[in-house]
Amino acid sequence: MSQELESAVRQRLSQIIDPHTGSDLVASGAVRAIGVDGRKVLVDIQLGYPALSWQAELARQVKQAVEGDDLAEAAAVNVACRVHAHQVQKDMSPLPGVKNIVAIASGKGGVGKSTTAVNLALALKAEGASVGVLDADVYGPSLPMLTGTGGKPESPDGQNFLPKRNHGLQVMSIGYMIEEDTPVIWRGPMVTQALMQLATNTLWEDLDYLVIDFPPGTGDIALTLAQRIPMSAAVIVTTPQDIALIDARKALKMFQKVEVPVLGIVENMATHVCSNCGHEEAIFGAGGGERMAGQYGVPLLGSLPLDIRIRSEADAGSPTVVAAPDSPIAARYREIARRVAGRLSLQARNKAIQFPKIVIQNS
Ligand SMILES: Nc1ncnc2c1ncn2[C@@H]1O[C@H](COP(=O)(O)OP(=O)(O)OP(=O)(O)O)[C@@H](O)[C@H]1O
Repeated sequence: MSQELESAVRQRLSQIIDPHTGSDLVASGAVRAIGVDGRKVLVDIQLGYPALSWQAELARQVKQAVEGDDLAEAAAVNVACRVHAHQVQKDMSPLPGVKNIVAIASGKGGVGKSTTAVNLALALKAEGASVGVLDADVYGPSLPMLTGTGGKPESPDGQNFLPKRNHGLQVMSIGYMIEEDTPVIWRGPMVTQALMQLATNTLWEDLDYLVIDFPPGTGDIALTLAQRIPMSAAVIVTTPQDIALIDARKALKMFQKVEVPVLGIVENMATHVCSNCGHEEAIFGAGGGERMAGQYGVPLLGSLPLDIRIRSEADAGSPTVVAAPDSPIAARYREIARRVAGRLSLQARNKAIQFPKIVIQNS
């Protein structure tokens, strides 16, 4: 009898789709245990990603599923979150102190990649993760301004650097090392060497995620970094404009070529909401991100409007997720962050499917 009840409960849990992983709770491995004692049921759920602002809602859904049609009594529903390391690029050793590295990239400059990267990092933090950000945009390092950090980083041993800290993030940027008004005129190999040093010689402390604000484009620097940093996954930021989408496709293909899984696309500046009359308009065209996502079989992780507050709060060193945590825009960033982390949590499971071993047989 108790086995029947257990499988009935399991069946119901397999009908709950987690919007962040895109998978049901049973298939994703989130259901760790179902305990049955008479009519009382205990359900233990473990998510592989941070979801502080969603845990209670999930527990409610699970309780409802267990108790529906008087099936059983949900005596306890535990929902816990634990981030695991999902290193997927082969033959590379992980960065010390870092579980997962996520590149935020765009094909084209100026689409809002840095703004998205820092807001997503803050959103992951708000959802309960330990997060760092690395500014690899060497020709236009904007993380010092966006995170309200500055000054030369300290070096305890003359070789490694301590990351700067603000808003609960650990931050490192090439911008700390160069004068603000000095243009960077290094050649490609020097840039990649400097960026590799910055990534490996920073004393990151127990990070669940290191978010990298990638250099724009698919040139030498971006490609070399994608091949040499032990990346877990990438997220592509684009505007819905045709010209940005063409370049975003190139970025997506570059990551696929070097076997870095692309978790999805974030559409930035999708619509503009007039601050006077509230009229919403798709000034860069409608539905471009969704079409591109469909074409390449990756999810659209979410879209953000063109909103003056996103710019002004970022410029003031206090991006929207911390400046206005209860705003609808901050909620969107948090939802996208949970989707990024949720999809990443399934990567290890899907790895075998994504990169099958090819055996060539001599006939
Ligand atoms: N959704 C948005 N609404 C309003 N302003 C935005 C939005 N996203 C970004 N911006 C603003 O657009 C400008 C460019 O953004 P950002 O620096 O993040 O782009 P980027 O793609 O990283 O550029 P680059 O590659 O040149 O570094 C900034 O002034 C930023 O504040």
